Amino acid sequence: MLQGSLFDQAEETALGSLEAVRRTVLGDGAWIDVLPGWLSGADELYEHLAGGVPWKAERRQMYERIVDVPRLLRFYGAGERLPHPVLDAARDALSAYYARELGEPFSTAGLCYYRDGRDSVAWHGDRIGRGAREDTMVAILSVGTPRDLVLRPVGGGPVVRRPLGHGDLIVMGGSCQRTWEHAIPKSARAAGGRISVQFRPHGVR
Ligand SMILES: O=C(O)CCC(=O)C(=O)O
Ligand SMILES: [Fe+2]
Repeated sequence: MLQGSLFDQAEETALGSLEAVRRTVLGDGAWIDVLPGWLSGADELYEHLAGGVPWKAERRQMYERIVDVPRLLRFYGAGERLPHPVLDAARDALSAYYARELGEPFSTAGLCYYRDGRDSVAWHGDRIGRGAREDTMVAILSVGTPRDLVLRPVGGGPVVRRPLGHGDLIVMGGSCQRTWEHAIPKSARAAGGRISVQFRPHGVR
């Protein structure tokens, strides 16, 4: 009974308007757009993804050793059904909002599951694909325990830090993937898990 009534009161999972995004120009042709609380009722999405996505643990060669990648992953290619309908809605809303500036839709979704503060992603740009040569955008919806996304210019410079909370959106745009690097540092404070959903255009990885 109690659980039922609590569940009935839970906020509906819904996206707000993208008109409220605020842009910060980083320099060297790179920028970030941030919209805290884009998704409301994010608990339901977090629980659904944490329990329902067939997460993969990967291992990578690091110099002479094979090490665990410190997060769980799942990639959804163009045309693949996303694991929650609100993610299709998010991708489509981003594609519509950025259509003129981006010139193509967001088509893939990469999901990362940071199980706790020990999980992380090291400094990198998303440069496996076209992001190495072309301006593009990577839009990230974050749910779960807040974690910082940090950015720094390639070759060094001041670090820009953006805390990403439950339901927050950040979009990295312009030359950000090739002239800047980003990371999710380990955190002694983060007790719970975080899931990020990265929307990218076709061919950007
Ligand atoms: O989890 C995030 O917000 C960032 C993940 C990321 O940078 C990546 O997968 O390329
Ligand atoms: Fe990245």
